[in-house]
Amino acid sequence: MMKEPIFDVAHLAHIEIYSPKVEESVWFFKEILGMEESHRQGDSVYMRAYEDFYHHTLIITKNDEAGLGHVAWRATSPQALERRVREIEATGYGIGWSEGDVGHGPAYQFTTPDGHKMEILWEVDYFKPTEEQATPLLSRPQKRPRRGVPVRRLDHVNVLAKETNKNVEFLENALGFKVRERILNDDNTDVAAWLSSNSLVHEVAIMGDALAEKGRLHHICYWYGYPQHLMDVSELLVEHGYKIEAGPGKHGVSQAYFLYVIEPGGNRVELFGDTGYQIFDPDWKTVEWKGKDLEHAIIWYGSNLPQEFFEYGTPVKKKEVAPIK
Ligand SMILES: O=C/C=C/C=C(\O)C(=O)O
Ligand SMILES: [Fe+2]
Repeated sequence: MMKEPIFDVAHLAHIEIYSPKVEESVWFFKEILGMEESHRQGDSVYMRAYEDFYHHTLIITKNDEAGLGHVAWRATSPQALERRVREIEATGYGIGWSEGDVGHGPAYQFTTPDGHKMEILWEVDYFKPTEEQATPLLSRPQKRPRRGVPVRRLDHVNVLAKETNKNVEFLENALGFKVRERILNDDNTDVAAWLSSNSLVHEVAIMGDALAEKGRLHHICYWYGYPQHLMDVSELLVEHGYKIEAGPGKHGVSQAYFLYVIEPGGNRVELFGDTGYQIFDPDWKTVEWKGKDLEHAIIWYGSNLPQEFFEYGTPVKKKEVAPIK
């Protein structure tokens, strides 16, 4: 008998990243990626892309090292929120309720088994355009900005984990995420898994941390939907001295047409240059990449990812080099 799918998590609401260079990070997201600044409070700057409907989708908070602040999920209803809180509490990874923050109401905070801080909420504030920002395209929250190559919306978060499977199972059991694609070791443990609770192929990916660290961030991703924009933004990035780590290219896993760049604070940002594929089947069979299929898993076309891609995450940790015997 099929286990009833859980549709209590609607989507990824926002991500907080830590930056030791907040103003340079804000400049990058604002002037190169065309994002808007929604609010400043304490050590944090709140931002959104022009087709993000909520008050913000990105929080950049001052910290002495780069890394993941927290990930916020929006429930599909107040009732769904209550159900998920009960499930999360039962796992022992619950922290408790916060009154919320600017832009959203009460949020239940928890961590993954690896220690990634997360929260789940229902009440959100919607972005309201100024008269100048208002657009006659009624399905769009505001005019497309004239700055840089504007990203359209937040897409996903990719986190590193010391024990991949434990974190994957937590997201499946406590939050109802479904594993859409996974890369497997020969012993069938997860190298990495891509999960979603909606029609996107993934809103969260969990990748094994090559440095065996806990709770690190691999990347955040914003979505363009147009391949050409990866070429356009590459021009800006190179001309302004930013380091493109990899791409443009296409992953086999998730079919993402990708570009990876390191933002000034040190966090990796992925830019998703096409529409990707959608999943509507409530009984989707997880795509499993292993053995000879691995040839196409990471790179469908484009140059290979550098070794750094598999080791660099934030906070930055040095790879333990085995002492020369
Ligand atoms: O092994 C690397 C694959 C990374 C995939 C993504 O970043 C993605 O699917 O968004
Ligand atoms: Fe990604």
